[in-house]
Amino acid sequence: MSSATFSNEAANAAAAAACTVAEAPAGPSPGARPAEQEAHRTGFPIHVHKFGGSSLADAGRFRQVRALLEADHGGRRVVVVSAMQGTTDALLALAANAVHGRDWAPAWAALRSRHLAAADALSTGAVVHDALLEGFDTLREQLAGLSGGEAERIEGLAAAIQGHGELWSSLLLQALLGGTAAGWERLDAREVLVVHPGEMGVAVDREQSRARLQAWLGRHPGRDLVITGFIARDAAGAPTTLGRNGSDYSAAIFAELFDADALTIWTDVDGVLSADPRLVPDAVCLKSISYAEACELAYFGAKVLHPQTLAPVQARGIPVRIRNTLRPQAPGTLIHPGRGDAEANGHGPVKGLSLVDGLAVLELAGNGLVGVPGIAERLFAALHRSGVSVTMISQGSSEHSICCVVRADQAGRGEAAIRAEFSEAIAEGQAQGVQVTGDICVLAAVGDGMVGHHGVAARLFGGLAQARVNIRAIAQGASERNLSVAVARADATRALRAAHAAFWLSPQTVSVGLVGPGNVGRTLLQQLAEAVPGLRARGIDLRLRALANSRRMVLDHAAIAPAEALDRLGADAATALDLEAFAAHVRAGHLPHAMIVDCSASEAVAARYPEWLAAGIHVVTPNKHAGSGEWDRYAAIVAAQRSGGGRFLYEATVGAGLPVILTLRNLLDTGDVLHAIDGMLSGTLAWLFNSYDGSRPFSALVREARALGYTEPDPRDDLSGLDVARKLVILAREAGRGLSLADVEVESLVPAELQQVGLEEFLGRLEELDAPMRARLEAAHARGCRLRHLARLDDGGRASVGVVALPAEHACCHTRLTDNLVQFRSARYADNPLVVQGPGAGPEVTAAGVFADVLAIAQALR
Ligand SMILES: NC(=O)C1=CN([C@@H]2O[C@H](COP(=O)(O)OP(=O)(O)OC[C@H]3O[C@@H](n4cnc5c(N)ncnc54)[C@H](O)[C@@H]3O)[C@@H](O)[C@H]2O)C=CC1
Ligand SMILES: N[C@@H](CC=O)C(=O)O
Repeated sequence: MSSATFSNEAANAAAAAACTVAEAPAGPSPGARPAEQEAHRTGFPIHVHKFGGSSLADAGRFRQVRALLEADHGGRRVVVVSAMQGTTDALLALAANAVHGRDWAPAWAALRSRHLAAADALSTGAVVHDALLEGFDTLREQLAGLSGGEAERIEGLAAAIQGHGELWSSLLLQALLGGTAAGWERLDAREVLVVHPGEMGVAVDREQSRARLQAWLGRHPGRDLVITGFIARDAAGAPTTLGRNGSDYSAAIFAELFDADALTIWTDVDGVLSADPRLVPDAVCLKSISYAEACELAYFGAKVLHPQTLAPVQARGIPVRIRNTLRPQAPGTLIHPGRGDAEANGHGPVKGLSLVDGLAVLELAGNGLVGVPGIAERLFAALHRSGVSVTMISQGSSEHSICCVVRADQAGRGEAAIRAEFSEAIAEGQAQGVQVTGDICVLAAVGDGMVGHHGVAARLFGGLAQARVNIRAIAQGASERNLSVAVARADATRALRAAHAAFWLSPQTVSVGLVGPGNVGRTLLQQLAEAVPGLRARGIDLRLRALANSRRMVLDHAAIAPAEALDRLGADAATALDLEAFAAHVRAGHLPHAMIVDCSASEAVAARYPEWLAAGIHVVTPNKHAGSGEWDRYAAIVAAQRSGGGRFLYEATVGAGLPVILTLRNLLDTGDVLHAIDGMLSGTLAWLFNSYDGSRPFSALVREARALGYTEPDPRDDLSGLDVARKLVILAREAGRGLSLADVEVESLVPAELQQVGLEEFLGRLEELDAPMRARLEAAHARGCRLRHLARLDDGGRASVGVVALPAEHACCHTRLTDNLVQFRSARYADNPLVVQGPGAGPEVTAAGVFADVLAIAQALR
């Protein structure tokens, strides 16, 4: 069946659905550019819109498209459509099944039902319904014709079959917009668009197409048009397509043929992003990019636009905007004819990063290549002859080797071609042969603003180095618009994320995981909630992305608001605690740095520090287990830091927020020699003995200290002297002494019978402490003394912890509340000790001490 003209909606619909190529009357002869070629120039601005399959997925999306088009009512609207989402794939599958004699009828029926249902839902009327039925009948006949027959005929049928989707979607949309009665014409692109296979893909016969379009427009008076994307005719008039994603290309061709003022490509993303958001969660939408930048990004893997798409609009300087059908309020990305502005997107010279997968490196090396003219010419000619496309080229100035990156599936062919070309040189030992490295990806940084901008390569390579990515080959053309590196496939995502972080994020961006939101951890969350916005303004971007208590954890790719973190941990989305998964999540490759803040008192968590530090994760903690626990683990922590791993800061383990460890470090780092450390190292015991005057039972005070958050999770750790012994060991080790807990003489206030019972039972039997403590207090008072808990590390390495009765005038008897008092006696501070004094326990001061360590690490990051 064929139709000569499309004078009304019914004829238009029926002819299109029949999937034949309509014969339009011959237009003006090619070559000239006659005046009537501008006949489409109505005086109104011409705006070409292209809607992809995702924008036309169902009836609801069609209505959205109508709303978008109704909002653009100032000029002539030329709307190029793809098939409804999934239709082209379904048609290809139908054709494949038919060719292979498999049953295609159920899938055909499903596709038919889907389109008829959309037509019903859109109330497009009987004419469209009948046209769809006819179109599907035609499709059925074509599918039947695919089984058996000559290859050429099958090929022709297959091309016709692929294009049905656009015919159907254009039919639905034109009807939804009101049809010809409302001024909406419908053009089957196969009537006007003439293409032929070109050296670089499908090429358009512009003169013929333009002439056909003028003729068609002369016969169709409506102002606005719906045009089928993807499909065209060949020079002989047979149906063909523009290749996958050809609808964008169709839209650009029609924008050129109409000499449009603008082309908008509506899709399901906000625009061109700085990187693939599936790989880089922090990818940002670019406000504007130049044609050249878009081409580079498209070529190197950005999925939004095919580079070919831009050629027709580029020829006329027509601006293109990529917009999201689902979020039309978003401005999208403008692709413009000018030069890319380095600051247009507020992120410096690099506009985008792209990644091409499935590549291999081919390398020809040999002493005989040095200084010999024509090697490159021969190598690339050999690849050309064997049909291998080259993605990237790199040669060092020594000329000892030359390498290029090609598609992995062409690498074998390329290798054989080069071997054959250089067989003599290889046989004579002048060339070492051809080396093929598979599983390669190419990462490219793209931006017009890179031209003449120093430091771009340094940032890229610095980011990759930090992520421990090895670079296999590098290429930058003299245009300086594209800097490409070949990396192993296994490193590719990490490389992309690291590069993105290097260009788009502050170097002080830290992925933070918090373990243990108890007294201290919860308070730290409050402090973070207040401080994070101000810190971000200073470039310190602390992103809390993981939180765990002893049972559950919540992980989020974005930042968790600290104020909401506890609720998130209590919510259904939280999962069972898995410290391995927790650490892997915190060490997200798309953020430059990772840190775990351990506010638990857990030995099991501390046991992870060496592996976390070795993996480059910084660790900050008030948990004393690692600093005072088994020596081998402590040594592993020190070694991991020294060998370039993460940093380990634990100031809050001694004296809470007081600068005790820092003071000791400063003494030692500046060459002082430590003699002794003594004083009060327990906030709980300081508070207990400051408060205990006999008026209230000791047990009641212990309960109060616990409620105030001064004690360890198990107060026996304080009362037994173990907590202070741990602090003494931490300080001794910091001073280079190999002390362990077993070396500390400890006096315990916990009766032997309460040492092994459970925590709840211990708390229930606290009163058993009262009588012995009262006896001790009275004995001290009788001597005019006060009870104080003291720790001492002397010059000979002896360490001891216990309660002593001190004369009232002793400095330790002039402390208040939870005050710690730490005295350092050293070569410089021999006569009079250096004293650090102040509150040594409590969630506020401890969390602040932890926070200060977090900031000390973040501030030092580059
Ligand atoms: N409270 C204070 O004044 C000071 C406390 N510290 C230290 O701070 C740390 C926290 O103390 P608090 O907040 O008072 O304790 P807490 O008992 O109130 O909180 C501990 C938190 O750690 C979590 N946790 C326990 N085991 C865990 C595991 N295996 N995995 C994951 N999470 C686990 C718990 O669920 C809880 O959220 C302790 O190491 C303590 O020694 C240090 C200086 C002062
Ligand atoms: N429980 C400890 C808390 C700080 O380490 C103390 O009281 O000092």
